[in-house]
Amino acid sequence: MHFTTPLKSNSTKIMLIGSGELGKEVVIEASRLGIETVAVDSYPQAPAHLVANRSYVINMKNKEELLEVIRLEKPTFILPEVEALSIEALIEAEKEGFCVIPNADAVKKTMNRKNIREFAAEQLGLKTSGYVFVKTLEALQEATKILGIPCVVKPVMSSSGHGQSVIRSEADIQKAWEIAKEARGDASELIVEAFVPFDYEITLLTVRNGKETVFCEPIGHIQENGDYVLSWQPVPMKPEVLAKAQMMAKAVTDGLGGRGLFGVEFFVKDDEVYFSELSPRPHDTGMVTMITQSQSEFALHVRAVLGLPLDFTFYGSGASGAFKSMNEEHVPTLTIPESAFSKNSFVRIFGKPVSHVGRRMAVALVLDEVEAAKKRAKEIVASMVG
Ligand SMILES: Nc1ncnc2c1ncn2[C@@H]1O[C@H](COP(=O)(O)OP(=O)(O)OP(=O)(O)O)[C@@H](O)[C@H]1O
Ligand SMILES: NCC(=O)N[C@@H]1O[C@H](COP(=O)([O-])[O-])[C@@H](O)[C@H]1O
Ligand SMILES: [Mg+2]
Repeated sequence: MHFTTPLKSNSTKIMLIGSGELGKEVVIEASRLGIETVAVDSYPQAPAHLVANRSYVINMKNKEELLEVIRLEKPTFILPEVEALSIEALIEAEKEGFCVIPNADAVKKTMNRKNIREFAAEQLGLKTSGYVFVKTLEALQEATKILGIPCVVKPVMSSSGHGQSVIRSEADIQKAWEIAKEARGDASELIVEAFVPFDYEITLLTVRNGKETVFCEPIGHIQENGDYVLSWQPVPMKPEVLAKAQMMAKAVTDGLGGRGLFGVEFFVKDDEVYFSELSPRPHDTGMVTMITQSQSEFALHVRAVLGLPLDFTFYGSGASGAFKSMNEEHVPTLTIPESAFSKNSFVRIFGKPVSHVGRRMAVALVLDEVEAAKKRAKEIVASMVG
């Protein structure tokens, strides 16, 4: 395999569509292999902009704007990093011969909950929660009767819990409708899911390099308001339950095709495994791999894109805690006790240019026995101010 140097006529070039904290780590890992990096987002000084060779600020949902930067830069690989982008631009780029990771159709399927749910449940026959799609308040009311209460309402296009809520009594139906409508993304249609009273939920990082499929140790996580706050690895699972999850992850990623790392989300109740959703790219809960694995999920994503071997060492159990801002600041400052930087812990600061209440600004990482690591990650996050 030949490796090139950035900024040369023959450079291998990766373009990130979306440049948040996850893209920043992908850019760093790509740079380590001599790849030229271009970071695109809708606002300036996004985390990946800070480390890429070049950066662009465009409306990523605008087909022409997105196609223009693609045609201008002619990247070897296009890596979508967010869901809020023009899928038409990616489809067109693929037609023009560009390589979209994992492929434009997989991005299209996964960016819309309706597409991926129908694909997984109806085409592949994977077990999922019950679900109904609705477009009106009346249909939502009807859906609660079909699925029962509690149930979960989400815009078909949204992430990180935006627009998502749980209907716990009939009185919540109207509120859930309004929360979903106010969310970003395409809230014209909602998915209503039967509430799965799971024992635990996992992200199974699944990596395809065109030759083999490799799984990372399962990642456990806790979500608050649909957004992750704590993740840890590994989750002790019965071998047959883990095997079932791996089989389902293989089926859905084989179905989507292409190369790259996928974050496949499951709920586990007793010995039953429910497919929930997946990201065709590194997953926020997978940030824990920055401390637990010799090759993080970001490094594995880049290796998979290039078709390189996917071998790595699992150093041992660990945890990650998301730090969310407490303020609205144009000059964000984080106060972190020095004790957070120890022989088995550290904090990665994303460098977002503006803080908002609840915006994820940093992640605390701890390598230790799972329970100790979770406790310490929570302590570090609780000790941070900003
Ligand atoms: N049907 C369900 N039953 C029980 N809990 C659910 C259900 N759907 C979602 N949840 C809870 O809400 C969380 C977020 O849901 P989901 O993963 O669908 O949303 P998301 O906005 O795409 O999140 P992200 O982008 O962070 O992955 C889940 O991880 C789970 O904790
Ligand atoms: N669950 C998806 C996820 O974690 N995505 C990550 O968050 C960024 C957006 O952050 P912002 O909303 O703070 O700009 C995205 O760019 C991506 O890195
Ligand atoms: Mg999710």
